[in-house]
Amino acid sequence: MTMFTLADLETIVAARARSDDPTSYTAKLAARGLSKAAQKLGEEGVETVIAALTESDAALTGEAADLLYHLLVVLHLRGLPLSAVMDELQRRTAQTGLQEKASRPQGAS
Ligand SMILES: N=c1c2ncn([C@@H]3O[C@H](COP(=O)(O)OP(=O)(O)OP(=O)(O)O)[C@@H](O)[C@H]3O)c2ncn1[C@@H]1O[C@H](COP(=O)(O)O)[C@@H](O)[C@H]1O
Repeated sequence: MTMFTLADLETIVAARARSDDPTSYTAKLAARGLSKAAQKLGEEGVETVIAALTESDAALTGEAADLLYHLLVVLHLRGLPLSAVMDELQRRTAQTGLQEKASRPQGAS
């Protein structure tokens, strides 16, 4: 079985976002715009935190999947490819997380 990747889901999200399919949640969300998609991303983030702290592994798996899907929708609506995020993550592997944090401009989160 081939491994399903976030890049595969990114391709699906892009195709569904530009479809006019009335059965597509992605198309519906994309039509509501970046603000709504970003709001949904925030909600899924909160739901993932709650699941991590209080819910089952199955519930956390579901919330984490919702979170990653909504992140891909937001990246798509911003026109930012997942590969840019992966490149940034790969760049960071050259140093530890604390070294990376120290190298950030003052005030950056
Ligand atoms: N991975 C997902 C995925 N994860 C979560 N969701 C949807 O995200 C929504 C989140 O649920 P909520 O209750 O928070 O939101 P809601 O009440 O439905 O929506 P709002 O009114 O709040 O905006 C649900 O409708 C989920 O179905 C997803 N919808 C689609 N995908 C993928 O995208 C593909 C294309 O989907 P469609 O665009 O629907 O064809 C699917 O085959 C999947 O691979």
